[in-house]
Amino acid sequence: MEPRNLFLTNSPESSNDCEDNPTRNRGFSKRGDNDLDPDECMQRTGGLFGSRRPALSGTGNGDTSQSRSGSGSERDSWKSEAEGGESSDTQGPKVTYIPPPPPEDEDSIFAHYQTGINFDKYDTILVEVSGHDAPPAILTFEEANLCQTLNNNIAKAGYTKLTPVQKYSIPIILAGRDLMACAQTGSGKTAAFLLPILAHMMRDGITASRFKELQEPECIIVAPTRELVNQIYLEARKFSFGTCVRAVVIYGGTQLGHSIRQIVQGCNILCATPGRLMDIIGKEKIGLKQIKYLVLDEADRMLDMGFGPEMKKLISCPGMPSKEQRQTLMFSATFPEEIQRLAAEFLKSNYLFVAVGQVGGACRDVQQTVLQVGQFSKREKLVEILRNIGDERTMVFVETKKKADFIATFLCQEKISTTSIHGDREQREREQALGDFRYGKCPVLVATSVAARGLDIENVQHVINFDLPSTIDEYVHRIGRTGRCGNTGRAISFFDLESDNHLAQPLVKVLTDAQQDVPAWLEEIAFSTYIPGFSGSTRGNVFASVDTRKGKSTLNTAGFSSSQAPNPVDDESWD
Ligand SMILES: Nc1ncnc2c1ncn2[C@@H]1O[C@H](COP(=O)(O)OP(=O)(O)OP(=O)(O)O)[C@@H](O)[C@H]1O
Repeated sequence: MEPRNLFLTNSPESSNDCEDNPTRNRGFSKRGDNDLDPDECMQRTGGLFGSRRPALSGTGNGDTSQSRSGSGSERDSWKSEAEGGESSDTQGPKVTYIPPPPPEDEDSIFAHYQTGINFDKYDTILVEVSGHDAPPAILTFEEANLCQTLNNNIAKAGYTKLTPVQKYSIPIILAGRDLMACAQTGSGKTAAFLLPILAHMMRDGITASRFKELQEPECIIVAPTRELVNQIYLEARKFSFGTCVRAVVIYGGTQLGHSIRQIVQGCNILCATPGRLMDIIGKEKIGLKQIKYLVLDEADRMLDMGFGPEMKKLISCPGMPSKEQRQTLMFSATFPEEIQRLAAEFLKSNYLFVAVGQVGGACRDVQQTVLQVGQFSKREKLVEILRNIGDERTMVFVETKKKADFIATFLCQEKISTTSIHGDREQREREQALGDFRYGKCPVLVATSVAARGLDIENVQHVINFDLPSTIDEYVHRIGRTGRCGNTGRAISFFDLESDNHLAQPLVKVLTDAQQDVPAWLEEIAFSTYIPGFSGSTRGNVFASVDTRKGKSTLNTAGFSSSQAPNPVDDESWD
């Protein structure tokens, strides 16, 4: 029986963790003279990026990008979409987009937003660590004994206190242990893995491997979307500032040669989406023998039917150290039980499991509202809500790429400055859209689930689920785009009785456990759609048990639970 240790993280004695349009997407069909393409809408607001926070690595120059390859149908298989235009042998026009480098001035590198009023409440969250011989949590950065440069960078980043996931993960990773960590959205999981990895590199005297023909990074970090791997790269660049460690980011939708040129200049930490990573490995542009750290961010997504096969290919690549010879780290805000089981193939058997709060629980700083809205009333309701919100930054999630463009058009016609991001848009357009949203040129971003995970954008005050997602885990990630790092936020979801009843039960549980009001009508649906055996401890439930090394659950023939297999309509060119 694994030891289970329950801790409060503030007590000193608590020791012991983005269609349907296969050709270049111009947004959507023109209708009447008021139709505005989100880009036009955005161009009306002029400009690219503001200055305060680092731009995405791409903001739209040098692009003669062609249409995306891939079938372009809404039900694209994530496989062909994900790899569209990735390797030289892929059908479809060559991708030539070269993202411009992010600003290199120190202010941009260290730009950050303030922690919120609830930051200190993190300390009241129960943390559970399971596994043998877990090292004790640390309460301060000083206790981590990091080198001076790292401590300087942490201070410049505005970090003064550790978040719970950092308190437990940093010492575990410093101790060389494999880790599966689950903590709510916006609670600092990125730094929780970057800082100890960098500390090890500094301790081991890593030299920048410049201009070697075959680069051999010490660390590979994978995540499900291009914008997210870029964000992780910017964090790695921030914390490694002033050191000889060189971080590099590569992802789909950009010129392959550009990725290669970035790598050959030296690469200690490689942040990558799976498709582009496997391309680069296949072209022998990197060697894997020196890999000491393999990090899966949004790990449950990386291991589901979408990316799971590619992750298995990665760890089977020639030269990749076995799980016994490398350190494997997995982070996410959700971790369904069967995914935990799939993860076991990547981790040493004595990995530690850290659960901050309830596995798969929503961030309590997000005020959640669920409204009963039929599909033909959604647009009117959306405009009503956005008019009330005014210019506060709002992410509107829809279920399909086609709908993302349609709703963005509609909102532009309503004179609501809107842009959109989804898998059928060119990477340049995606980065431009995200930039304009991030810097306030367009206060409304309509997105598919490609923007649901990980994105850390300042001042997103509202998330609107125009369409609810197909799984409760994606709901938790989507609403987690607001209410980050102790800041508060609001999420409003349109519940359609025709299509969302399957979510009623898990939704009631998420609301209840996050201490939110539960509408009586939703409770009635939840109980009328009772799933035999749903008790909060079987699959299809909301919260996995903390550590599934103890229980069993049924998997479908592909090794995934039916409720965990992603809805193909959701999946699009993520990488
Ligand atoms: N100790 C800290 N002090 C202050 N700010 C922090 C600290 N740790 C992280 N942050 C900031 O909090 C924000 C959220 O961090 P991060 O994106 O790593 O969260 P996350 O847990 O990975 O979220 P998600 O689950 O959505 O991916 C970032 O802006 C980050 O710079």
